[in-house]
Amino acid sequence: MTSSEDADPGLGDDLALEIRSFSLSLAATLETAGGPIESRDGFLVRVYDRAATDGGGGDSESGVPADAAVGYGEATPLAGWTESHDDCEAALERARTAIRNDGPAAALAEVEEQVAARHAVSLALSDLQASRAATPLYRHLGQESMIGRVRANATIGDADPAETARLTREAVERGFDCCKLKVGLRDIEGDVERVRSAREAVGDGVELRVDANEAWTYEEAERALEAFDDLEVSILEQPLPAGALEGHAALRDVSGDVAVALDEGLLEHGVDRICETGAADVVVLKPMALGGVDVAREVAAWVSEFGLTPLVTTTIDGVVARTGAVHLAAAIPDVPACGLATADLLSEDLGRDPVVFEKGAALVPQAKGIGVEGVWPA
Ligand SMILES: O=C(O)CCC(=O)c1ccccc1C(=O)O
Ligand SMILES: [Mg+2]
Repeated sequence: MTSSEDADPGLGDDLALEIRSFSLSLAATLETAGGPIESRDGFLVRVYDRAATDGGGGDSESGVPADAAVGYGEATPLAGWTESHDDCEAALERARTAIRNDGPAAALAEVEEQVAARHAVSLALSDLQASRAATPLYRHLGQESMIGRVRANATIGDADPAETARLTREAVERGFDCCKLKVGLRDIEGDVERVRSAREAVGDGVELRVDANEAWTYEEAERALEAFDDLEVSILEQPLPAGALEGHAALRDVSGDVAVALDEGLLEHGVDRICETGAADVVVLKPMALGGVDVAREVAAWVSEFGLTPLVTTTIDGVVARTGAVHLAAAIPDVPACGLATADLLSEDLGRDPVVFEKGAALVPQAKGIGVEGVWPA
């Protein structure tokens, strides 16, 4: 959705891009109706000006001097949401060659069709530009005000009603006032029971959302909505398969006060079709699945113009992509609570997390660029 000419020529034409693979395991398997998520395997990239390296033009082995500006990016493909791990790696290799020979616009052109790879390259270039301008990434993405915090939801996988209630209560004790429960792995009555347990555990001051990841038929979704409306669920995300635009549009007429959100549906149909058919109140933006925080920022502006509400979530990513998503959310005016509190779902990370959560909100890093450090061990 973004043309390659968007790469600022001011980046210079003597850039190098390096790639490192990583594997991060989850602390516990996240059970979703789209399948379990057990580990996140991907690629960290960094870009820097070769002229600033020892010997000028020295390649990947030479290292980068401490005072040279560096941009970091992350490609963490996820089956069903992005290109495969192998296709991502091949695309990043092409970008590495292209950036050296033909510059940043050529590198972006090489990853145009591979969303996770494009996410990494565009994030690294944006981080480099923002760092050189000594501005935090969210301002580089167009936010003119200082934004200190963005609200986040806690993410809770499928579990029995008692465990769901316990996890929800625990999230609220940690400060969250919005929890998103994964549903769609058991029958409707079972999920309603889980949401009721969560509601009873935390009272009515806490926002509860549910995400069915395409699990239901229209009739099941209608039945669920009636109960969820009574339980004051705020958002039902992707109840029907991604293809079912008319179905989602029809559900909006029977959803009471529950907003209908599309996630997988956005990737399948794009903004225009969703708006034309009135298929959603809310659109979920995953920068990793959309091809980058720059693309996601444009999609956010576009859906807002149609009166829909954009919100941001990670795909359970490492610290580089996750913090990129925090900056994206900070760049979107009046964004509701976002799916950014996913660090604790991982048992390990790429480096120190610069994002602190306070009272259910992510404190937005105010350092230059993304604000991540120490992710590239020597
Ligand atoms: O939104 C959140 O709370 C976290 C992100 C999340 O749920 C998710 C994570 C990986 C893959 C898909 C999804 C999803 O929103 O469907
Ligand atoms: Mg979702």
